[in-house]
Amino acid sequence: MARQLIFVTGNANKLREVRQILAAGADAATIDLTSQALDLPEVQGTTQEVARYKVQAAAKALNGPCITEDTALCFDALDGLPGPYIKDFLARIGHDGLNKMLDGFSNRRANALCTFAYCAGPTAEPVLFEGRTQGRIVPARGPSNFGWDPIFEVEGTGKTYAEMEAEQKNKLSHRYKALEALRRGLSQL
Ligand SMILES: O=c1nc[nH]c2c1ncn2[C@H]1C[C@H](O)[C@@H](COP(=O)(O)OP(=O)(O)OP(=O)(O)O)O1
Ligand SMILES: [Mg+2]
Repeated sequence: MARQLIFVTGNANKLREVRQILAAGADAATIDLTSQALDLPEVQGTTQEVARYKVQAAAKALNGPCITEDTALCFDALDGLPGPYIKDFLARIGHDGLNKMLDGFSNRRANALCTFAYCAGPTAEPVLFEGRTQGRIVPARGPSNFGWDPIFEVEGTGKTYAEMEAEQKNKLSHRYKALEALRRGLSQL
């Protein structure tokens, strides 16, 4: 019995190639492919777009007010990338890979960007609060406790986030600055 599968895509080229590949392979008789063109949400864009979408989805799910937080790591030499995609980059290529990405450039500057988003409810407009800390990407130094902390050296400190006591990081970090903005902002809403 052929296995019936629905391929959900809005891309006719993809669908054609998938059909071609299946037809050429040993699976030709075992997979019965149908297609459905649905436009699925695939959030890709600026940090603001990512944050807005995420908090709105959360507010809909909770049916009430909530906040979310998104952290991006933006390389100057790459015009802000990996930015909001840092999580995947880190998971796949790690500290070394992130360093290697910049080896072809003379500029290793980067900034950590934290975006808190507040949404009052399922139909409310999100409000965003950002905090940014400047630094540069260096070979890992310090304990690997949190994400890319070991490879982000904070401007003016000579230390990576990982080399700092929590107290020091939490006084100058992107997250600290964004939270301050959130605190100030919420008190005026
Ligand atoms: O201060 C930080 N120092 C080092 N690494 C950090 C920091 N803050 C976030 N990170 C990492 C976690 C994740 O690999 C990516 C952000 O992705 P991001 O989507 O914001 O976080 P997440 O998915 O882990 O949590 P959430 O459920 O709130 O989306 O950068
Ligand atoms: Mg996330």
